[in-house]
Amino acid sequence: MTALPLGGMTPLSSLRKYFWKYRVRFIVGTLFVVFSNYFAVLAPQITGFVVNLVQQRLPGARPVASKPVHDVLVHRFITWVQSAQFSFGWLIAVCSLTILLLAILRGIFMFFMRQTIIVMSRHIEYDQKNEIFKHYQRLDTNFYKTHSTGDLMNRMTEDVSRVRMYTGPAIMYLINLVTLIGFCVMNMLRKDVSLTLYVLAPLPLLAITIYFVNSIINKKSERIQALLSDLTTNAQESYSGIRVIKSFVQEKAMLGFFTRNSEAYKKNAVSLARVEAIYFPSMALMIGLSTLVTILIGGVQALHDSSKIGLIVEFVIYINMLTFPVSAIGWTASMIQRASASQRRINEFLLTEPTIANLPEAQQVKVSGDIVFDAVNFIYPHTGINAVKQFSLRITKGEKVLVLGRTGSGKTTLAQLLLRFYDPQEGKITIGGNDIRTMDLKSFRDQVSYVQQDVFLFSDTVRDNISFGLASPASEERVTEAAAFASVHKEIQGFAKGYETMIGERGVTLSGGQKQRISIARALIKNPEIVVFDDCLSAVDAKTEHVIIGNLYRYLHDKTAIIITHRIFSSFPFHKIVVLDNGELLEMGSHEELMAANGYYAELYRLQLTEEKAEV
Ligand SMILES: Nc1ncnc2c1ncn2[C@@H]1O[C@H](COP(=O)(O)OP(=O)(O)OP(=O)(O)O)[C@@H](O)[C@H]1O
Repeated sequence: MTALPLGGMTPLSSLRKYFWKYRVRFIVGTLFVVFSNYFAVLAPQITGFVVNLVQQRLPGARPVASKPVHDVLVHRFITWVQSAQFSFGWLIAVCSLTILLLAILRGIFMFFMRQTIIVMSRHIEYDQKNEIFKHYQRLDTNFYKTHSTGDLMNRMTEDVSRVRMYTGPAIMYLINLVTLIGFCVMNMLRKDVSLTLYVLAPLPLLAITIYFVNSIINKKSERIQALLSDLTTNAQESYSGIRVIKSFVQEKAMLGFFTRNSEAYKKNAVSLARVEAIYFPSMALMIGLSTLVTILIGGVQALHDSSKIGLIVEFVIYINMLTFPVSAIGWTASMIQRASASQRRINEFLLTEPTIANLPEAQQVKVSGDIVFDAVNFIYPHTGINAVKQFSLRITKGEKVLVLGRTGSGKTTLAQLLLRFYDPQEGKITIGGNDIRTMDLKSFRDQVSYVQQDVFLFSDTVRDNISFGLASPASEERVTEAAAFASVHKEIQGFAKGYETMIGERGVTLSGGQKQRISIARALIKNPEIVVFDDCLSAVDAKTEHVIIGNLYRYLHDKTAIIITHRIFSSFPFHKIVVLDNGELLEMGSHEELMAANGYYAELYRLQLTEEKAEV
């Protein structure tokens, strides 16, 4: 497994391809943000103008000392209303309606801003999930052995949604806060530089405070998330293992365990609530401080220049408008940090290349049944266990080979090497003279069937489980034929819904032997050249096994088959019997040859015979 270096890029830069893909949405969304904020900052100027008008009409009003500067649009509007000779009442009404109109315009643009940017983030999320899932499918067995399922799931769900918080809300708020702060500050500076500086002074403090509080909240939330995940795993295990718990009378112990986990969760949640409780009051304090400064300094100025009264009102509105964007600075920064950490984890996976992959010169070859293991040596990379040692074996097309050996002797490993779940470090495996590493992986695996030791069936119908490996839907006859060869057809017919019966958590509970035989049918329907059965009859009794093997033998007449087992099927003529011990070839030959050699096989055979007699 090779994880490529990230080459100095920041993790989030791997999202560039998505931003490029959705560039139109992104640019249009940004324009909507700009428009929405532009209209937002026009309203306070009109309010300021109206306040000044009212102030002028108050008894004892002092003349205006300076003319406030306005935005081009506002300036035009003011010139228009002043020249239109409205009565005072009408003037106020027109101004109010204009403010309402501006709010509506802002709202419309905000709606479009969400429609473009948030929708873009959902598209990116969808693409990213597909990209990760597609990559997961390429990765090899060793990868799955070294990563837990929970970890893989987390990257698909938790990490992707954190990245979405960046591509959607965080970017939207970032653009929003930059433009809104830009417009507000520009307007404020245009009107009164020194007042602006006084008013804005507490705001950076607010941003920093919120950033820190946010980091604490995030850390605590993460801890809570982890505890919650522990709690769920705990509960889930208790439900699935309920029979074990009950039979060992461990209900109390499990309850104690759950209560302790639950207690830790509660403690952290309470402490988070405490931090969150400080959040809003501290924000209100800072805003209050800014407003106070505005009124104080603006008030002193207004004593000399009455046009400043409108200005104070305008500034107070700006400060309130700035509250949200400034507090969003801290929030956005911590969102970006979290997204970056999540994207780094996702990248680690995406940049992991499978070690079992097609060579550039890989060819689609028709698999013949001639298999040669040539001095194969294999060590499990992550544990260092040497499971197969200098193993050589020649199997001719059509041969049926029995592989025996104590538990842990390397039988499964041998089958997995043949299927190319792993590649041997030394030696090679050839089929029809071609090294399997030079064959196209997909076409190779399509022609070889492997019935695994630990059966896995999907939560689907019996029919779909059997025809799982086929590219197109299988005909009724094909499915029933495969089931009949696997000696499970009659039992399936006995189910209320026959082949349409659902298997899995919400379906019928199959016996171990039924599951094994359905998985055999799944392997046979592919009509492969080579079939490997890995201890797949362990859950049936000796008599049933006899019948099954008889049926299988008829199916296998022209195929090459490797049958891994703990038990000797003495009534069937195997061309070769291979005995493994500690990864090495211990004995090999026909039944007669091995009986004559009087070794492990002969001993096992005699033992089994005595057992069978005792059973009868
Ligand atoms: N995925 C794995 N990673 C690391 N070591 C493994 C792995 N699978 C098996 N081994 C080790 O390799 C050795 C051979 O195991 P293998 O499963 O091939 O034996 P087996 O003969 O099939 O045993 P059994 O009859 O119990 O299925 C054992 O020592 C086992 O612990």
